[in-house]
Amino acid sequence: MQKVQSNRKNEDAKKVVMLVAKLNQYRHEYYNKAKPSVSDAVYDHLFDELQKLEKKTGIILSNSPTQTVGYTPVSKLEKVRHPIPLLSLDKTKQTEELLQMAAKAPALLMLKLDGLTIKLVYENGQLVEASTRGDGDIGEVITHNIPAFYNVPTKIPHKGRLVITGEGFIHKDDFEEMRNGGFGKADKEACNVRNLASGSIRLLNPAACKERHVYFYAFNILEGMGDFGKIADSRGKLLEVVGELGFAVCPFTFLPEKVTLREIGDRIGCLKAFAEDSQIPIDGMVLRYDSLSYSGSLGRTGHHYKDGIAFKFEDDTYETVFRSIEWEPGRSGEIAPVAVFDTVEIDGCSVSRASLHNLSFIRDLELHPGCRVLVSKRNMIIPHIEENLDRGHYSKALIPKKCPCCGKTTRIFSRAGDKGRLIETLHCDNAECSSQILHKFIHFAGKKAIDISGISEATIERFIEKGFLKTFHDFYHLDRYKNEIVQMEGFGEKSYQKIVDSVEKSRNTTFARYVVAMDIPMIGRTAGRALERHFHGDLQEFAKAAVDCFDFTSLPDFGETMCRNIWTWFHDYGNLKLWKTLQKELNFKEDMIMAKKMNHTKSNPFAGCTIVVTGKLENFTRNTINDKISSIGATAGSSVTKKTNYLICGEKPGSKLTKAKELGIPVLTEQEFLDRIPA
Ligand SMILES: NC(=O)c1ccc[n+]([C@@H]2O[C@H](COP(=O)([O-])OP(=O)(O)OC[C@H]3O[C@@H](n4cnc5c(N)ncnc54)[C@H](O)[C@@H]3O)[C@@H](O)[C@H]2O)c1
Ligand SMILES: [Zn+2]
Repeated sequence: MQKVQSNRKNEDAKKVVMLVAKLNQYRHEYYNKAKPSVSDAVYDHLFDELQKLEKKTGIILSNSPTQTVGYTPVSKLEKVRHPIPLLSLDKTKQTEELLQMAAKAPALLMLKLDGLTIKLVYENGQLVEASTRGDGDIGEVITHNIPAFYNVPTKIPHKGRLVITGEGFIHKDDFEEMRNGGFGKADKEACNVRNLASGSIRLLNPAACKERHVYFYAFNILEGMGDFGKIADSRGKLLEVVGELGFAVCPFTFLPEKVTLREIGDRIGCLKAFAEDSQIPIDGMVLRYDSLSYSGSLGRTGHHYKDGIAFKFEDDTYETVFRSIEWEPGRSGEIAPVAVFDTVEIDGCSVSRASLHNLSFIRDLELHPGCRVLVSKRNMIIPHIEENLDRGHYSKALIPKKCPCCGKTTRIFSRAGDKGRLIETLHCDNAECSSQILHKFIHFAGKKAIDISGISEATIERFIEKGFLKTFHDFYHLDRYKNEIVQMEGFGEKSYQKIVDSVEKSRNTTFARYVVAMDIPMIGRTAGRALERHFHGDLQEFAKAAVDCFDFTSLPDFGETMCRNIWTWFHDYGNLKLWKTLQKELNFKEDMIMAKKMNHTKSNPFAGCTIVVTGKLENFTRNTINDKISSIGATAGSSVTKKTNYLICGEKPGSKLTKAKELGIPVLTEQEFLDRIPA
C-alpha cells in the first residue's frame, strides 16, 4: 500500500516538472514569437492542472508559470524594469465566483480586452516612455510606436508623474481585412487578433505599426493617482477623469450593491453585445473592486493582484479518456489511425472518435490507453485531440506490426512535413489487402467518380467477398450473377434492379469523372476538370500526353508532384490497360465537345481562359460557378497567378483581389461576367 502511494507521489512530482516545462515552452511561443502551438483553452487547462498539482504536492518550482507572468522578453527591443510589477489576473469560468467576489465590496465589470498590456509613463504632461508587460518585472520599450497608435495622447494636461496601464489591440474587422490582404501587410501566420496586436505593437518600424490600426484603451492608473485619489476612493470615478485627459477608457459598468447572479449575467450579456457591435476583441470580462484603498489592502501573489478576477468565456475543449486506436487501411495502402475515447458532448453532438493523422502526431502527443485528453471540434466540425494531460507513457508498441486487415507486415514511411519535421505514416504494401481493394471499389463508384449511386458500401463489400466484383469491369456485368444476387439475404428482384439501373445510368459519364475514377494520386475533381478543359475532353489526347511526359505544371494549380503522379500512373502497364479497356464500357457525354466548339467561337471572350473566383456570389455556389466556367470553355483556377486571365469578384473578397490588382488582372463582377457570356 505504502509503495503504491509513494509511486503516485513520484508520478505527481514528475508531472509538475513536465507541466512547468511544457507551459514555459508554450509561453515562449506565445509571448516572444506570437505563434502559439496550442489554443488558449489548452494552455489554460494545463495551467489549472499545474495549479492543482502544486497545491496537492506542495512542490512549486521557481520557474513555474503560476508564480510569474508572461515570459522573459527576448526581442531586439530595449528592455525596461517596472518599478511596480505589472501582473496578470486570476481567472475563473464560473459566474458564481464573480458573485462571491462582488458580495464583498462594490465592484466594476469591464471588458477583458484581448490584446497586449501596455504601460504609458507621462512626466509633466509629456509621454516619456511606453513599454510592454514582458515578464511583469522587465518589459520591452515601445515608445517609438506610440505615435503610430490611433488614439494615444502624447501630451496631456497633467503635472507631475502619471503612469497608466491599458491594452493595445486591433479591432476584429481590421484583423480580418488585414488577413485577407486588404491593408497592413499582416503576417499571414498571425492566427488570431491577439497575436497580430502583440506582433504589431512590438514592431521595430513605426511606419509598419501604423498600418496595423492599433488602438489603446486605459484600464488602470499605476502611479500618480494620489492626486486623483483625493477626488474619491473610486476606480470608476478615476477612470472617468482619465477619459477627460484624452484617453479612451476600457468600457465598464458599476455592479449594483447586492448584485444577483442573474444581474451579473445580464451585465455580461450587455457588455459582450457592445463589444461585438464595436468589433472590439475580448476574451472575457474583468471584475475589479471600485474602492482603491480596499483594492490596495488585498495584496498580491507573484502572478496577480487580488483585487480582481478575470471571467473567461467558456472554452471549447473537453476532457475525456483516450482508450485505443483503430487502424483503418485506406485505398492507397496508408493505414490511418483513429482515436477512440470516452464519449463527450460537444455542441450537442456525441463525439467519441477523432483522426490522429499519422504516427508522428501520436508520438508527439505521447498517447497511451487510459490517458486523459482534451478534445475540441475544430472549425466547429472536425473532432480533434488537442492535448494529452498525462504524458510520459508513450510506447511504440501501440503501432501495429501487422496490417489489421490482411495480417501482412506493415511498413513505416517517412516524409518531410512542415518546418523540416519528419512525418511518419504506416502502410500495408499488400496490393491484395482486402481493405485497400474495398476502398478502391468504393472510390470508383463514388459520387465524384463514376457515381453508381444505387450501390451501398456494404453491398460492394459483400459482392467483393462473393467474387462478383474482381475488377471495375465487373460492375457492368453483374447480370452474370443475377440469380445468386436475388437469392442473397436482404436482396431481391427489386434491389437487384435498382443496382443494375444505377450502373446503367453511370455508363454515361464525363472525361473528368473517368479521370477521378482512375484514382491517380492527388488528381481529384478540380484537377480532372482542368485536364478535361486542356485536352478538350479527349481521353486519348490526355493519355498520350501523359505517356509522353507532357509538362502538366503548365496547367493552373498543377504542382510537380501531381505531374509526376500522372506520369508514374500512365507508365504502369496494368493501369494503362485498365484505362483503355474500361472506356469501352462507357459513353462519354458530348458537352465537352460543345465546349470545344465554343472554344472556337470568336464571340466567347472566355474560351481557353483561366478564371478565378473570390468572395460570395449571388447566383452561384463555388461548385456551380466552376461548372459554369468549364461549360464556356474556360478553366476554373483556385488561386490568382500570372496565368490567371480574369477574377470574378463577389461580396467580401479575399486576398485574391489584392493579388489580381497587383498583377493587373482584369476584375469582373458576377453580372459583368454573365453579361459577356454569349447566349
Ligand atoms: N496558447 C498558448 O500557447 C498560450 C501561452 C501562454 C498564454 N496564453 C494565454 O494567455 C493567458 C495568460 O496571459 P495573461 O497573463 O496576459 O493573462 P490574461 O490575458 O488572461 O489576463 C490578464 C491580462 O488581461 C489584460 N486585460 C484586458 N482587459 C483588462 C481589464 N479591463 N482590466 C485588467 N486587465 C485587462 C491585461 O493586459 C492583463 O495583463 C492564458 O490564460 C492563455 O489564455 C496562451
Ligand atoms: Zn493489409
